[in-house]
Amino acid sequence: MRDRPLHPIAIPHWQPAAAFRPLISAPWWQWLASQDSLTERLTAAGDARPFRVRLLSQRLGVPRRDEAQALGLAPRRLAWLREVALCLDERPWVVARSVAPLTQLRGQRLDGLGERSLGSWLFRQPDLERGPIELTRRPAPFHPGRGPWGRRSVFRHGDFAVLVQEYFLASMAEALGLPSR
Ligand SMILES: C=C(O[C@@H]1C=C(C(=O)O)C=C[C@H]1O)C(=O)O
Repeated sequence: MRDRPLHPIAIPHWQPAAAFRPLISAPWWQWLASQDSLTERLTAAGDARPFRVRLLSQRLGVPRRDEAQALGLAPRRLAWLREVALCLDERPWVVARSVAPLTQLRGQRLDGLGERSLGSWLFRQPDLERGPIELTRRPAPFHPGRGPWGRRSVFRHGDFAVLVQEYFLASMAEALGLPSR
């Protein structure tokens, strides 16, 4: 038997969304492929449930290797790291980790976001561009919640770039009656 390369389980394995398409049910595809604000979609889907961003962590740190690669950042460079749970009725439906290179952070007051949604700020930027969406079946490496899919894409506005990684949890599928994948 040939040796297979070893992938530590905690490192997400990202693929272009199209590569996973045959495995994705139509309702999940709507969630994964959408280009607009997830904050707004969740708020709408949650119906009367109150939406809240729960801040898990916000700090300077070294991005993971796959994150640095996605941003075209040299290894071991410090970046702004933010981890949140997007909650409906205090239950996490999505957990997200965002990574922004420091060199492009000048002038951006992201530290002040607190429990306001990053999306509510991002989608107000008129020149916002979103890179291709990639997917993983691996769970969030920073949170115990489990779910069917994770997705990521890079947002750019002027010199500012941020990699947003969003992991959809089983609790969301359950609450909305979505299929398992
Ligand atoms: C990028 C968006 O913002 C959401 C809010 C986040 C935050 O506040 O840290 C992180 C990821 C997103 O799911 C969005 O609404 O699409």
